[in-house]
Amino acid sequence: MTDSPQQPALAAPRTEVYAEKDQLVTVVAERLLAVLVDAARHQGDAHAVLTGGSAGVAVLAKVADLLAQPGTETPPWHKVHFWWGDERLLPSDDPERNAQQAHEALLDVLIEQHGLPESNVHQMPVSEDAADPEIGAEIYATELQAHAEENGRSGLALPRFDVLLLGVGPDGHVASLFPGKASLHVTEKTTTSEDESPKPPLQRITLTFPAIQTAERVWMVVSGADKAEAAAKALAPGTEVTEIPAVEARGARETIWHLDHAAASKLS
Ligand SMILES: O=C1O[C@H](COP(=O)(O)O)[C@@H](O)[C@H](O)[C@H]1O
Repeated sequence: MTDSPQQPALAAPRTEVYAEKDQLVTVVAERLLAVLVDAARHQGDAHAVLTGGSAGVAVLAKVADLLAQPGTETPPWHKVHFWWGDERLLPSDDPERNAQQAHEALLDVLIEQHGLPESNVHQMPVSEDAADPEIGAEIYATELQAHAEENGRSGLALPRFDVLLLGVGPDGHVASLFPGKASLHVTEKTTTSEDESPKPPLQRITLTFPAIQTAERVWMVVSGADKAEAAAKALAPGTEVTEIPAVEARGARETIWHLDHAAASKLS
């Protein structure tokens, strides 16, 4: 019998608890800038995966605030690429799209005032471009493949994700990977689709867990008492992914749960 190749272990989660959401968001925004600066300097380019959701969009708005402050060190924006962990399949002008919210919070400023090329903003498809979410997932997989580099860990065709942000829903979902869904178990692909999301809208596109787990750093941003039970279960030993998908959100080098007091209130 031949041994199967050993995959290097993923980073165990570490928790950091902040008194208020604003503190959490400020720390993550500062760290995000620092990672982008470092990756652009040492790797030649930088790749960040964005999340939708309240805390994730607040981080982007905070980055915009930091840019307006004198002395903030910033990356050469033409070397930075933005990707998404998931998207709600909606018309391009729908304000509920994760990408639309990211544009309003930060990306429009980066494009208009800081030289971020629009071609570095890799949005997931909109409903005008994808008749259904599976087609959208395939289109995005092709876009990821076009920027892929050798990925010894997974063999998946992906860019090197320097940092990947994730919000967590009160039901424990991350990206558009929801409890009990078949998408939780997709292993051969970088992207997949959801047709019956328990949270509106029904149709979504998402990275798979094997794709998420290639990221160097996975940073959870979790705020509010409605997330406390999901966070506690995700960080407790033995919780199944089918119950709380966030248990599988781990990075290759670093997994940090940034929580405010309310979200951390049920941690043991
Ligand atoms: O629908 C989504 O929800 C999650 C969590 O959002 P939150 O507002 O409860 O923090 C988000 O991470 C995901 O990207 C989004 O599509």
